[in-house]
This record gives sequence, structure tokens and C-alpha cells, in this order.
Amino acid sequence: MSAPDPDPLARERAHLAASRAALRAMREDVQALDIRDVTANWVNAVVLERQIEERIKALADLAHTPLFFGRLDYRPTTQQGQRFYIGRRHVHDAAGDPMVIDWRAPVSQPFYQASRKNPQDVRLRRRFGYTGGDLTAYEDEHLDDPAEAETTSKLLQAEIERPRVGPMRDIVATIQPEQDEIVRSGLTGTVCVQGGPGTGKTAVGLHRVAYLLYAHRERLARTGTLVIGPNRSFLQYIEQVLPALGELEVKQATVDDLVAHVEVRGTDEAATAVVKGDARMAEVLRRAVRSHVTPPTEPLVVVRGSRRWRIPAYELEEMVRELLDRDIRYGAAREALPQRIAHAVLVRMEQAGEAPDDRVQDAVARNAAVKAAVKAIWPPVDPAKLVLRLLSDAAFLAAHAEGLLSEDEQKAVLWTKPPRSVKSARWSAADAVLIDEATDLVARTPSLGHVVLDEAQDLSPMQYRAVGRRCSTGSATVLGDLAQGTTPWATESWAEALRHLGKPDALVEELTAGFRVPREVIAYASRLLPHMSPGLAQVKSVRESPGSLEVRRAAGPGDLDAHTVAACVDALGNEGSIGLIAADARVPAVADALTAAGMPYLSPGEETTAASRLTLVPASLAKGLEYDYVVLDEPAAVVDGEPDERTGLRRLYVALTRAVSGLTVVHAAPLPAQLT
Ligand SMILES: Nc1ncnc2c1ncn2[C@@H]1O[C@H](COP(=O)(O)OP(=O)(O)OP(=O)(O)O)[C@@H](O)[C@H]1O
Repeated sequence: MSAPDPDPLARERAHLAASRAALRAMREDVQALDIRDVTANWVNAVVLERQIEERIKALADLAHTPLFFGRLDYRPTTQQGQRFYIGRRHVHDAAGDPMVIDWRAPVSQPFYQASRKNPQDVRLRRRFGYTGGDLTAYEDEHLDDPAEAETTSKLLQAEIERPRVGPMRDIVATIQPEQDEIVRSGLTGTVCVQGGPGTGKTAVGLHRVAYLLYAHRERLARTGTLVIGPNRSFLQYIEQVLPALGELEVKQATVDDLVAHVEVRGTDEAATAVVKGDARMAEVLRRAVRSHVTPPTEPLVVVRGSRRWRIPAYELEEMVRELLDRDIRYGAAREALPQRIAHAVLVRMEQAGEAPDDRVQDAVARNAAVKAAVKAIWPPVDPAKLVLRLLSDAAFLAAHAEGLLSEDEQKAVLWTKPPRSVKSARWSAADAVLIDEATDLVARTPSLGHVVLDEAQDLSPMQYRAVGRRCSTGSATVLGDLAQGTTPWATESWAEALRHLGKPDALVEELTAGFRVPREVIAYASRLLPHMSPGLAQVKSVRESPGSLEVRRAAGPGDLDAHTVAACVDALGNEGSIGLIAADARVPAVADALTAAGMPYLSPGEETTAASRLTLVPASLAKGLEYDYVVLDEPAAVVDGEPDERTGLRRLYVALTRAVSGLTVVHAAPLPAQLT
């Protein structure tokens, strides 16, 4: 046993200073690189220079981001009793010895996983607390001391409650064991995470990407990674997390962005969108695309020089049948057909004693008669025009929907006033997904290496398919909460969703510990659960914050705006961000009331700053977002804003679960009965 350290904090600060100096030296080394001798040409030099610039950027020492946040001391018997500092990036000294280890490295894993039950050879785990950029505190767990009492980390609590300004931040310092398991699960498997509000699904998904990029950098650099979120404001909210972890190459998109083949200007009735989003539409489209193939009835005659070569109809038909039977895209088959025909011609030439070479084969494939035959047998299909016809031409739809869609369902998807052209059509979001499916039937959509799909519960089967084809040869992280499904087609079961995604073997994990919402607030919101998602467990909040919930009643509807504004004024008395959530229909009135009171406010997605902390959030955009304090205006209006009660209650559940530190509910109308 070594003697107790008289001033541990000073020693840790010294290590921080030394690590910073080492990082500076690493940066200076890169800056001093002279590439004149090693680059053969100008292009090489430009590429190398860019890489060097990126490396310099990656080695920046951000004053407000702690360089390390943890320390592991191994037992003397393992890792030679080594001590590792865990941080956001790897730092080494002049001799190449590590000063800080990347949180994603295998030796860092016990920082997240080791417990008294399974210490994983760790003797001491130390967590560091920072104020600004200064190391100001630490917390120790002696994992080999059975007598030491199990306590919840105060630093974790402080980290969660640290007031929010600006976009979402990373959680590397405090990833929990069950979260870490998902973060570090392998690249080849798809993981689906079911978790109630604030259980860290989004955080886990983003950290998993960072981990996978570390562990499989080259492969993913080649194939690409993508994070899919429900809307722009959500993507803006999360966009800083990966760059803060040093990952700058991950793309972000909504599902609508992925399928933007046409301009979306129209909307569908719920019943129509449900049918258009149903997986049976995929089969309707498949049939419709393949219906363009017309089996040949005439022989094909190819003239070359003085000779004529004849391919009989039955032989052409065989080629067509063979191409149709294979899992090959319509467009690829269309390209293969002329080559098949040319091959048949060449066989005949050989039989006639000619010795054609490869150039002849290509020439025959490009022969006008062959081209004309292919055009007649296998004409090009324009995906948007095909969908336009399906939705306009009742007979065409009926022919391909036979046995799949009922008459009523067919009626539901048909346009009452068919548009004249693809350009003039008022395409809906669901139509764009149909066009994406048709596009993929014609030409295979390239697959990425890994896709994170957040708020997945809201996708239709056809949307799952659209996402699935973008990771058909890669893997996915699917994140969602069945209780927060608010679309008419929201999924009721992950098994079904994963089937549509094309990943039926995905592992489904559940997160149950709630980090965002205080206990009192989650208990209040969970009263809705039995009425909208029976069977789903209530989130267990890790945080007790008495006094975090307040319900205020206005004397009458005329007083509601004033009460809501007053609640915002009170909330602004606290530090951090304030979200004022109101039913979409109430937003204009609430906005006017704020303006009249001289209170500036932001829209979701606009970054909160110390000077501007209040955001007015329509209930329909609240999903995935969070604020230190939330004022919820008129819950009954939030419920009434949806087409049915269950969706209304789910929307309310989302709105009630956005607060980190406090929720004030303001109402004039009676509260929904399920809440009281
Ligand atoms: N291990 C953790 N340490 C610190 N903070 C955490 C941890 N896990 C989650 N959080 C925080 O809890 C909050 C909620 O996390 P997140 O938004 O990822 O939850 P979610 O499950 O996606 O929620 P929702 O279902 O509402 O979208 C965030 O502020 C996140 O940073």
C-alpha cells in the first residue's frame, strides 16, 4: 500500500497541465511537418495538406472541454498496476507513452463497466469534476473494497443538471453500464433500443456512431454513416454532439430528405397516408414496375454486313423469363438484355464458322434492331411517372393491387383530381416514399455502412423500407419509444418494424433509467401510460427533485395567456433553457402574448444563448428536445389537437417529459381526466 497522497487534487491538476502541454507538442509536431520532400506531385501535396489541417484541428485544446474526465488504477497484478486517464482523445508524451486514453479504447471500457461485483481488475475509479476548464473535484470508488458503501455519483447528478445552453452535449464522462453495452456493440449487428423519455436513446445512438468510427474507421470512411432524425430542429439540436467527439464526417438527414425525388407540396388524409405507408404498397409497386416487361412475340433479326442473324421469339422469351426470375433490378436487367441477345447472335456466328471477338459482341448489343427490341420488351421506367399513374389511373392500380388492397383502400390512395405531370402534382411525403421504393426497384439504392434511426416509432412500414435499403449491407441503430408514437401509422411492435427495415434479427435492448426527467414529473406523465400504451414500463428516474412539478389553474380562458406568460417569467428566474410548449393551434396566441409582454423567444432549432433562453415550441415539434424548465400551456388543447384521443395523450406525454429541472403546467380548461 502506498502512503496516502497529501494533495491529490494538485497532482491531478499537474497531470492535466502536463497532458495539455503534451497535446500542444503533438499539435506543434504536426504543424512543423515539411511535406515538400515526400509528395510526388501537386495533387498529393494538396491531399496531404488537407489531412494535416484536419489533424491540427482535431488536436485543438478546447478550453471548456476537459481533456480527461476519469482515471482507472488497475490492480498491481494486471496491466502492471497501470494508471490510465480517460478522455475524449488520445494524448501521448514525447516518448510516445499515453497521457490520456481515448474513451473508446478497450482499456477505457472498465471505466464504464467495472462494478464492485465485477471490478474487472480495477482497484480505483476516479471521476473528475470541472468548473469551466478547471479541474475542481474528484470522486473515488475503491472497487476492491467490499466495505465501501455504494453511492450514486454526485458528479453524474451535477452533470445532468448542469444548465443547458446551446445544443445537446456529449455524455462521454458519464455513460452508464447498460448504455455502454449498446454503445460498444459490434458493427455487424443491428441494435434496437426501446426506452422511455430521457433514458438516453439519442445520446447512446450518437455515441455508438463515435465508437464505431473509432473501431472501424477505414471501413466506415469508405461506406459512410448517417444519422436520421424526425425533423430539422431536432437535427440542429443534436448536430454538435459528434463534432465535439472529434467526428466531423457523419451526415444527418430526415426521412423526407432521403426520399426527396420530387418536391413535396401536398398532404394526405390520415387514412390515405396509412394505406400509402403500408408494406403491401411495395408489392403493388413491384408488380407495376414488372408489368412493363412485354414478352416478345416476334423473332429478332440482326443484320451485319451481308448476313442476317435471327433469334426466335421463344429464345428471347426465355432470356426475359430468366432475368425476371432473378433478384436483379429492373434497370440492371434492362442493361443485361442486349448483352444476352448479342451473345445468342455470337453463338450463331460461331456455329456458322465466324470468329467474332469481344468488339463484335458490343457492336451487336448496340445494333439498332437490338435496341428497338429491348425498348419494346423492357422499356425504361420513370419511377415518379409510374407512381403518378398508379395514383391516377384506377384500372392500372386495380390491376396491380388485386388481392392486396381492398376497393376502399384503392379509392383512398387514388387522386380525386389527377395531376397532369410529375411537376404539377402536389406530392405528399408518403408519395415521395413510394417513388423512392419504385426508384429502388429500377436501380438498387447504395447502402451505407451504418445508419442511426432516431424516433423510429413514428415511421411507416414503407419508410422503414426506405431506411432499410440505405443500410442493406451495413447495420443500424434503431432508437425509439413505442409510447411516443404519434403518427397514425406509428409502430406497435419493434419486431414488426425491424422486419420492414430488413433487420429481423436485430437485438432489442431496453433502457429503463431516466436521466432527464425528475421523479415527480415522470410519475405525473406516466399516469397517461395505461391509457395509451398499456404494458410499457414507467421510466425509473435517477433524479429526485422535489418541487419540480407545479400545476397552475387560470380563472378562465381569458386569463390563460397571462398565466402562461407569468409562468415563463418565473421560469426565467432560474438558470438554463426554458421551453414553452403549446398546442400547435395555441402557438399564435401564445406568441402574441409573449410579444405583448416584451419577451423575446426563439423557435425550436435556434440555438439558446445566455441572452436568449426562452423557446416557444409547438407540441408537434417537441419530440426529442429538452429544456431545463418547461412551461406547458393548456394540456387539453394538446390532446384535442390530434385526430384521436390515444394520439392526443401520446402527444401530451411527449410534452410532459421535456423538462430536466422543473415543469409548470398551466391550464384554464379542465385537465385531461387521465392525468388527474
Ligand atoms: N449517462 C448519462 N449521463 C449524463 N447525462 C445523460 C446520460 N444519459 C442520458 N443523459 C442525458 O439525459 C437527457 C436525455 O437523453 P436523450 O435525449 O438521449 O434521451 P432519449 O431517450 O432520446 O429521450 P426522448 O425519448 O425524449 O427523445 C440528455 O440531456 C442526455 O444528455
